[in-house]
Amino acid sequence: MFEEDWNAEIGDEALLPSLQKVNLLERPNDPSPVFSPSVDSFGTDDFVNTQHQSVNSFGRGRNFAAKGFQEGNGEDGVTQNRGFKGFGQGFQEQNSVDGASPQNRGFKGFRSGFGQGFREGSGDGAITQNRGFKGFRGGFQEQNSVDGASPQNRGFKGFRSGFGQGEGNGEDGVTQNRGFKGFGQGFQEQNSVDGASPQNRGFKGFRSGFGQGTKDGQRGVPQSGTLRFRERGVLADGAGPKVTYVPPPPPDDEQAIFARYQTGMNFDKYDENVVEVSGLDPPAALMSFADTNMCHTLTVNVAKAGYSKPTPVQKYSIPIILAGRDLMACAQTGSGKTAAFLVPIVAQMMKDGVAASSFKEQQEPECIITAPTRELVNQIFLEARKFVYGTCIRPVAAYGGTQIDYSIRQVMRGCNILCATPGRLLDIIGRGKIGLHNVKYLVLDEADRMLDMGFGADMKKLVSFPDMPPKDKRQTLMFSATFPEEVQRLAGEFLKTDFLFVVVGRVGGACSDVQQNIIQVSQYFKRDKLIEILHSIGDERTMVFVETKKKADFIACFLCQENIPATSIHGDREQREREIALRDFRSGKCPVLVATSVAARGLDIESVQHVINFDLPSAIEEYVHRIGRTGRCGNTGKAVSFFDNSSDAHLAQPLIKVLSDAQQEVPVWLTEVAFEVKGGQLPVNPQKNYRGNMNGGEVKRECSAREIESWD
Ligand SMILES: Nc1ncnc2c1ncn2[C@@H]1O[C@H](COP(=O)(O)OP(=O)(O)OP(=O)(O)O)[C@@H](O)[C@H]1O
Repeated sequence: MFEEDWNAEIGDEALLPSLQKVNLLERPNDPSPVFSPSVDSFGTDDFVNTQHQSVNSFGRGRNFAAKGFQEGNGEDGVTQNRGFKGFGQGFQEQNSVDGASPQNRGFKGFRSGFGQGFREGSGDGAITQNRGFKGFRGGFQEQNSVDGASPQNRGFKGFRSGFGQGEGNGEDGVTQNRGFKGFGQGFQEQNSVDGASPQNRGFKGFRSGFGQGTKDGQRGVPQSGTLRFRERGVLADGAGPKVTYVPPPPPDDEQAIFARYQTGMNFDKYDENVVEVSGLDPPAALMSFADTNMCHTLTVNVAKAGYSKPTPVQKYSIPIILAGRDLMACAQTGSGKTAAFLVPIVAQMMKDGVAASSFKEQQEPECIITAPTRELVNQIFLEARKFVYGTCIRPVAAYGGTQIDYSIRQVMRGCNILCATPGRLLDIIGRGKIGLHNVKYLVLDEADRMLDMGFGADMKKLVSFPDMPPKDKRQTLMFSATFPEEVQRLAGEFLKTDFLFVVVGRVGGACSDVQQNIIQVSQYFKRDKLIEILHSIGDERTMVFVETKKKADFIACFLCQENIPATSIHGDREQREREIALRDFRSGKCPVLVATSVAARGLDIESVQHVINFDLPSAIEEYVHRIGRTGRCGNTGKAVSFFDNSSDAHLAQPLIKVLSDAQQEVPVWLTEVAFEVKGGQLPVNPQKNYRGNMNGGEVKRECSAREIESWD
């Protein structure tokens, strides 16, 4: 199931108590704060004020027609809702069908809006709907338009959810929303289908953007949302739009390459962690980077990166990797695991006299590093650039959401270290652009995630390629802050039998530099609480985690309406938009980033002082990673989590363990909830994806397809 169920995940009722807050009418001349611009041009002015004229009713709940205000003109006796003109506020649901074809044939369309919407259209042909669409809309909207007379659109499920306004002109008899010109403030999701164009048959795609923009002629414009399926073989026929995004090249002056942030006052405290190494004959830990005997260039690069002394995970992992051993390493978030594998790999490659790779159709990298998210892959690549600076080693990043040809071009120019998301990696290998027989190092960052249901199959596929050296001929290295036992067992399949297991602190322990606070907030009051907290925080950088992609956009919009500049990142945003969102968050332009779990792991962003779990995640491991976006590299941070008894009771016990392991205060009510769950008095939410023993403290996640599809 790739599609989110709005009702199930947010619940319309849950949002209603403070709906009035989102009423733009109350602030007619006050445009909301600007979201990160995601479309090419801007245009807020005209409609921001005009839209208010149109809103004259308030509808709560679904079936807007009943509760809001709706007007429709059917001109040929067979059409319903064509020429729809409506003013709405609240949830809206709409089916539009061309009366020439049986009503609702295979079509379920709805439009749900939060906020205000004004939409006007005139349909005058036999096959077109929403032609001449001119609308101003605000809120969350989902819309399906189907041309009943044109069979190629059957099965189309498209939606557009926008916070903002759109204006469009449809000019011919076969196009829906063509020529759409929208000025949006907020985000928009949209599918435009050209009924005459067969390539959109069965297409399910969407585009979500935050920002303001103008779009003209959506026809033929690539949209996001499907490439990952193609990459992962779901849409094997290549259906879906082509991704054309080419990320801007990162700055390559020395200062930019070595840009870093300061270690915090607790950096030296890392040394107080107990380190356990399991396995036979582990080499001795090193005390300083100088102990590694690495080449001069690398020594200089490590110093330029600002690394004056190794962290515990580096002290233990570096000699193990240099000794050629396989490794599984578990250390708390933000404690330098990336350099723990990059430094020894680069050191060893230099020692082995790795040859500069030149332009070739097929590259044969010595090292493959794979990680679950695009942003993390890019981050690892940027970190690798530091350590290889001034050497002939060439790292390359390849990840989904960008043009495949671009990735291939990067690879063909030379590739010693390939950092890639699993889907893109398999794609490039499948196209014969990467040969594996030279692979000496295979690194799985966020290894527990890479081996679980989400990516496990891809990893198995990777190591099964005939030219991939078998495990005794390569070094396999796995790193994460969490390693559930089950995944540890799986990892064994990829590692040599004499692998070493380094644990800094406790397996799956939260970073002790993060002050954790769990508060009881029911679904109905979460938004008020969020506003209260964000107002008290001021403009300190804050990540707000929510459960679903739609909710991420919704909450970001809501915050902007409340004059708190926010942006969002999740798997349904185009890669370009994801990168802009991160850039705006990093720069402080949008001090609040609302995210799904796609941003939970690995991201190393300076000065994130707060993490708010608006929704708690399904699994405790994800909680540990999420709160680890703050309190990094010896800096301190704060995490607040909203605990809703009705949905989070199953987490009470593992949360208590994480809190007490990190010497954090455990609220009395949380122990009571855990007790009630154990005694069977409090039911656990069956909608959450769990397996394992709820009472025994070990809760393991079964990764839903919905989560998987959004990452790579
Ligand atoms: N020895 C060091 N000295 C100073 N800074 C370091 C050192 N090692 C790593 N860092 C910095 O610490 C920050 C966190 O490192 P990194 O992202 O590798 O953490 P991590 O353990 O992989 O975290 P996560 O579990 O969240 O992925 C980075 O900004 C990195 O540059």
